Amino acid sequence: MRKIKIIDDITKDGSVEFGPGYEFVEEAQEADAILMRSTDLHGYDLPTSIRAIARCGAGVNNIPVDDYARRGVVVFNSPGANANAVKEMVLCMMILSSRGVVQSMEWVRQNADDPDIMVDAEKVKKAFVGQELKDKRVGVIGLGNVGSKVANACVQLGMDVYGYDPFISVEHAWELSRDVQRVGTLEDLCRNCDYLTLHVPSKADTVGMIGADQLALLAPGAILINFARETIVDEDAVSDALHSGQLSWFSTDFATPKTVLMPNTYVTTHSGAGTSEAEANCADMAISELKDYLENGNIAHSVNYPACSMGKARAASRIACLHANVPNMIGQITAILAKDNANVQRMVNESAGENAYTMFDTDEHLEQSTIEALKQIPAVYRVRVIK
Ligand SMILES: NC(=O)c1ccc[n+]([C@@H]2O[C@H](COP(=O)([O-])OP(=O)(O)OC[C@H]3O[C@@H](n4cnc5c(N)ncnc54)[C@H](O)[C@@H]3O)[C@@H](O)[C@H]2O)c1
Ligand SMILES: O=C(O)[C@H](O)COP(=O)(O)O
Repeated sequence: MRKIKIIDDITKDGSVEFGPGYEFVEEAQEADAILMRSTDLHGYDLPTSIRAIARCGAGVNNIPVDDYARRGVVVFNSPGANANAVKEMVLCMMILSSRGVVQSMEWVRQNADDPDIMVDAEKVKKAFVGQELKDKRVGVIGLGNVGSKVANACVQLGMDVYGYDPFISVEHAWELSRDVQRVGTLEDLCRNCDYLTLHVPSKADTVGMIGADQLALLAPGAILINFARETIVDEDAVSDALHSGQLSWFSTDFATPKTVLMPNTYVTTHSGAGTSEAEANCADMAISELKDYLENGNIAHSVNYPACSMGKARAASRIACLHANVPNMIGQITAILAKDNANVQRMVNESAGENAYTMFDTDEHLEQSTIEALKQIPAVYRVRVIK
């Protein structure tokens, strides 16, 4: 029986199904893998029993992925599984930030006991007049799963759409409407935008990427939408821009001690992915990634190890080595297998950045001494006997 520790509420009704051969455990020390969402694992005492972590969602800045890679722990996420939910929420916040919808509804509630409310509503409505999205210039930073959908939707709304993503994938470039105009620098993207929406992961080159200099380039009274991460914006600069009127509105999904005090700001409860569909999509993807890794050693959608698949484990034995991406690893591994006279049916080796993965099927089970010898190779982080 494989054991799973669940951290966070994966779905609203709590339903999470792994199927036969799996059980949920309370203590992480007893678990083979973790299924989680947004809990911060920096500083978490990760038990050595854990071989894999699947994050239901996109952002992995809450997980020390490089450190875990060096401990032989594969971290997965579920790219794209919640992107439609975020796109819809961003469009909603663009409209709410442009029109006095919330203020108008608040006025109605506050005046519920007014016997002439129909007449008075007509008199007051000019206070809630806003602007349309059509023909406005919007800048989209990050054209991945969420950003590409947001950009395409903005095109459909008749906006003048500009996109900035120096690392755009071929897949997302193909998905992008031809009407999205690609821009080569962050500064050119920001220049004269009426709306700026952020869809990049939180990492060294994106933390604080929207500060005073970028905000000053926007059209006066611009609207800023941040459903990426709180770290992407310099909160003091955003607050200053709201006070000066350079920004007319700020919508953010992150309730920080500073955003909750900002004027003309809508703050939501990190709810961009908060739909039953997105929760189910993320859980399904994360669970199938974990099962394929635990049962077959295959890796799909990992953020710290390369993709690698040899299909179902059908040979007598399947072994996986997680190791550093350094020269002569295959030579060292095959030399140890040769000593055991092991016949390798199939072998794959993949690398991504600093980490690599070697998996092989053999006709017979390996001697325990062979497994121990593999573990002793310098730069091997973990050896798994999958079968
Ligand atoms: N509010 C929410 O509930 C919610 C939900 C999903 C995602 N998110 C956040 O949004 C981020 C994006 O999600 P996604 O699913 O689109 O991820 P993604 O990985 O599909 O897309 C991210 C894009 O950002 C681009 N990028 C990376 N560095 C960049 C840089 N310096 N400048 C410009 N572009 C850069 C990448 O090339 C990629 O195309 C996530 O990392 C997460 O932090 C938030
Ligand atoms: O990165 C993500 O996918 C989002 O921020 C969603 O986070 P959540 O799973 O905690 O809602």
